[in-house]
Amino acid sequence: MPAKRIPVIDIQPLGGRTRPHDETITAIGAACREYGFFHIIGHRIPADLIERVWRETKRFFALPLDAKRVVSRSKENARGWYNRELTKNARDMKEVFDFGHTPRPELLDEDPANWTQDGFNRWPDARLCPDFRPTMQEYFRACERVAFTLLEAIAESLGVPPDTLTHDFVGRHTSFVRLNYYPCHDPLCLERPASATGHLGIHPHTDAGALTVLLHDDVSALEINLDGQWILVEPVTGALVVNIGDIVQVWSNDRYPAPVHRVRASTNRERYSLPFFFNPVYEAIYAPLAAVTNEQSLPRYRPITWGDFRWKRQQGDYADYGPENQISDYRIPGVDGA
Ligand SMILES: O=C(O)CCC(=O)C(=O)O
Ligand SMILES: [Fe+2]
Repeated sequence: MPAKRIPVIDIQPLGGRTRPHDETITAIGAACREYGFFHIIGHRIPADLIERVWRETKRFFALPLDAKRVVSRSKENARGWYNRELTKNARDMKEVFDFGHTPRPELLDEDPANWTQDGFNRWPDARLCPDFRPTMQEYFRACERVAFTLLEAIAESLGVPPDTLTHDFVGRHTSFVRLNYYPCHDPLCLERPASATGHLGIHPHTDAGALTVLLHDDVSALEINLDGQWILVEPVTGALVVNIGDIVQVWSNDRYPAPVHRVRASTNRERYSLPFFFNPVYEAIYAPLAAVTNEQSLPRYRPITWGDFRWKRQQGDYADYGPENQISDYRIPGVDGA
């Protein structure tokens, strides 16, 4: 049997109101139901911007350790550089750098108006990498545009008006971009014993937010779990990878399950990837949409406040404080799927 491949969807027709638009929505709905993952082409992010993003990403991780350490993430500030990330309490073999939405870009990053529950952005010394910050901010805005378009399409595929879901993202959304660097030789790997699954770039997980727009290089390492089998996501030139997260699973009342995925550790080539996590405002409360529930399909989740969920998850990613909180903790007992 040939290996399953996730679909490639051209999203260029989105935004128009013609038939190809409807076909694109149908294709996105089917991909969310069957895989939770799809490649997108026609995303309109210029190839030149993507090239600059790669250049700056590699330049950043190649900086001396001390230059990265000054922008280290802390318990209070989740933004910045980190090399001890935990997924399900197991240390992932990678380095990361996170930066997020800035509510007031005209003010300083550390201005109280830009201080969020996750912290505030911190950037490496501009003398060492002058183009890093402007390039990353430009890329953030490009991903934001794609993510809004996709979420509108997902809403339509669920039979609700396009702005039903994006409503909680306008203004102070809490999305962030993560730069992932998976080295081949991890100097810390002897510090902690391998978990039961062995060393991995990222341990199996679902993404907590609404959806993720992922730029990855040509090293195949991302795997998704489909019906108990790990399927490798083969990179498609010029495409971005999209996956839905826990919030879409809840809105859709399990019609679109958030896919479990993991990243294999790099063995002979280092790997880089940049997920953009599209997350709502902290105050957003999400629950199964009325349009997808009825007497035969009762809501399977109680309402969840994004800020609470994110806070608990972020603490668990930073250090091992016991079992990580999961979307399944919010299932209503006794309703199908619980
Ligand atoms: O590196 C990748 O391909 C995926 C990264 C990922 O799943 C994550 O950061 O949540
Ligand atoms: Fe992920």
